[in-house]
Amino acid sequence: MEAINRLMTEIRARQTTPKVGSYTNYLFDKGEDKILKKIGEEATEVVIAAKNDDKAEILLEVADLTYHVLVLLAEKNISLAELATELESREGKLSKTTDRKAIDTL
Ligand SMILES: N=c1c2ncn([C@@H]3O[C@H](COP(=O)(O)OP(=O)(O)OP(=O)(O)O)[C@@H](O)[C@H]3O)c2ncn1[C@@H]1O[C@H](COP(=O)(O)O)[C@@H](O)[C@H]1O
Repeated sequence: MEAINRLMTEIRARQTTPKVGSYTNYLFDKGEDKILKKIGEEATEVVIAAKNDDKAEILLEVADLTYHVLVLLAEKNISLAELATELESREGKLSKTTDRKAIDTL
């Protein structure tokens, strides 16, 4: 998704060129524990939104979670290209997992 690429580019830019009032810089300044805490909070909010069956709330909370996960990737110096490589390495393997589950239920 192009929007995710643009957001990641903006997050990486905050690392090299901090901006006054930037929430991303606030997170980087606070450090890893703060970023991890936010991911935990946002993940919980995704769960609550899903249990409420509220599509608008789910989208909002997944967007918040996505942002915080991207900040973590940037903090750990992991690129979206590396994430894509990991996801692509799984392509084709999922069907095998499905087949295995089907066999397990026989
Ligand atoms: N996508 C996001 C984004 N999603 C969520 N958030 C922030 O995440 C915070 C989550 O809200 P909370 O109420 O849980 O947290 P809080 O009370 O504000 O702060 P905490 O002390 O709890 O951390 C809010 O302050 C949101 O603004 C984001 N902040 C920034 N971005 C994007 O990141 C880019 C860079 O933004 P800046 O770093 O702010 O310039 C821009 O494209 C922004 O749109």
